[in-house]
This record gives sequence, C-alpha cells and structure tokens, in this order.
Amino acid sequence: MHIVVNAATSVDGKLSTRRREQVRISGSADFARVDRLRADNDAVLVGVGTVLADDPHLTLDDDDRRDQRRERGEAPNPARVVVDSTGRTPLDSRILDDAAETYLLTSQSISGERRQDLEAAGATVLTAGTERVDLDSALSELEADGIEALMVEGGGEVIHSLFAAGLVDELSVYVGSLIIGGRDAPTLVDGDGFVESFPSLSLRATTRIDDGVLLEYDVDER
Ligand SMILES: NC(=O)C1=CN([C@@H]2O[C@H](COP(=O)(O)OP(=O)(O)OC[C@H]3O[C@@H](n4cnc5c(N)ncnc54)[C@H](OP(=O)(O)O)[C@@H]3O)[C@@H](O)[C@H]2O)C=CC1
Ligand SMILES: Nc1nc(O)c(N)c(N[C@@H]2O[C@H](COP(=O)(O)O)[C@@H](O)[C@H]2O)n1
Repeated sequence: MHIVVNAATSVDGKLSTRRREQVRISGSADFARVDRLRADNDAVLVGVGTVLADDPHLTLDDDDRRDQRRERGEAPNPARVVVDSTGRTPLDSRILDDAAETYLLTSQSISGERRQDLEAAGATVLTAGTERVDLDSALSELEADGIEALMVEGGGEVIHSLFAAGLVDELSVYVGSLIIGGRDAPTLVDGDGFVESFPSLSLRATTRIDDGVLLEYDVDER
C-alpha cells in the first residue's frame, strides 16, 4: 500500500488550537489541491480525534472529479477510514452517510453492541490489535479489500503512529501564514514524539499556494 500524509499547519506547526476546533488554514487553491489528492487515492483516513473535533465528510467537492473516477470504474468518492479503537465515532457523524464506503478500524476493546450499532449505521468494522488499533495489520486488511493508495488527513496522534510504524511513503504539508501557538494545541506529529531514529525526509518540491507554502517530501527508507 502507498501512503501519503497531507495536513495543513500554522508556521509554528499546529494543526488547530488548544480548543481542538477546526481552523481553516488552507486557502481555496490549497483545498482544490487536497480535493485532487483525495480523488487520486482509494481511501482517505483520519483518527477518531479528528472525527470528534471536525465531523469531517472526506468526500470530493468537485463533481467532475467524481465523474472521472466513475469513468475509471471506481466509486465516485474514495472510501473513508477512521482509526477508532473502541468505536467512539458518533452514530450521526457525517462520515457515516452513504456518500462513500466507510471503514472503522477498531481493536478488540470495542464491545459487541457498539460494533453492531456502527455496522447498522453503515460502517464496515475491521478489528486489529488488543488495546489500540494495530495499524500495520489493519492496513493490510484494507489492502486485501482493494485499497492500494491511501491518503491520511490527520490528526497528529495517528500521523505519529504511522511514522513510528514506518508506514508513510510521502508527506505534504501546507504551511499557512499564521501563528496558532499553545503548548496543548495539536501539532503535525504528536503521540510520544521521537527521541532517536527520527523519520528522515527528502524534500521534493516547494510551491507557493494562496498565501502559504506547500512542502512535499518523500519519506526515506529506514
Ligand atoms: N489542519 C489539518 O490539516 C488537520 C487538523 N486536524 C486537527 O487535529 C485534531 C485532532 O487530532 P488528534 O487529537 O491527534 O486526533 P487523531 O485524529 O489523530 O485521532 C487520535 C485517536 O485515534 C485513536 N487511535 C486508535 N489507534 C491508534 C493508534 N494506533 N495510533 C494513534 N491513534 C490511535 C485514539 O483514540 P481511541 O484510543 O479512542 O481509538 C486516538 O486518540 C483536531 O483539533 C483537528 O481539528 C486534524 C486533521 C487535519
Ligand atoms: N488541508 C486542510 N487544510 C485545512 O486548513 C484544514 N483545516 C484541513 N482539515 C482536514 O480536512 C477535514 C475536513 O474535511 P471535509 O471538508 O469535511 O471533507 C478535517 O477533518 C481535517 O482532516 N485540511
């Protein structure tokens, strides 16, 4: 599976504020780029922290891109994937509507009742790992279901786990021209961070978009 992480940060590396409310960091040209990237992937993944904070839809904005996917024999929108050990995704989340297939990656700590409720709400529930989701195994299950190209849209906890597991191939960061600050505000890579064996990146391109800069990297082999 090929995995590209995309996120938008402030100049000081924050994904949102200490209140964890969604901040519009990208401008319209960058959101159009994100839409193209979604259209080029089989699925778009976020953590349940992002679902609870943003209630995202994760579908395409542009009808022409949906048509192009249909012409290629693909579903009109990429599938949606939530990393959610215990099934905290609310049953009325936008991500559970019928605009696209939605996978919930859970662990053995999800209750049978919660699993049934989420399946009744339309989700395909996969289980890998005992406490937290074992991302390596869960993504292998997705791959077996035909998902070969995966875009990750955050947040910082899930992005950290994917880097820690050596699963990320490419990283795109749009740096908007603002400061958010705050020691408790989420950053691009949170979790426990790294103290050694830092993931190393090769800068592929820098592009000015709207009033910010897009940084595109390949992730070096470890
Ligand atoms: N500017 C941008 O581009 C973006 C900004 N954001 C912002 O980021 C914030 C949310 O980020 P964050 O709080 O880090 O949440 P995440 O979206 O990264 O979700 C983290 C949650 O995923 C679950 N999880 C399950 N298994 C794992 C695993 N193996 N590794 C990591 N997480 C796992 C955990 O919950 P559990 O144990 O219950 O399963 C964990 O708390 C919001 O403020 C949102 O607005 C988010 C995306 C993009
Ligand atoms: N690329 C980008 N720029 C920003 O400024 C953002 N705030 C985000 N957030 C991500 O986009 C998701 C919302 O998706 P929908 O519009 O609901 O489809 C949000 O959940 C973050 O993952 N991204």
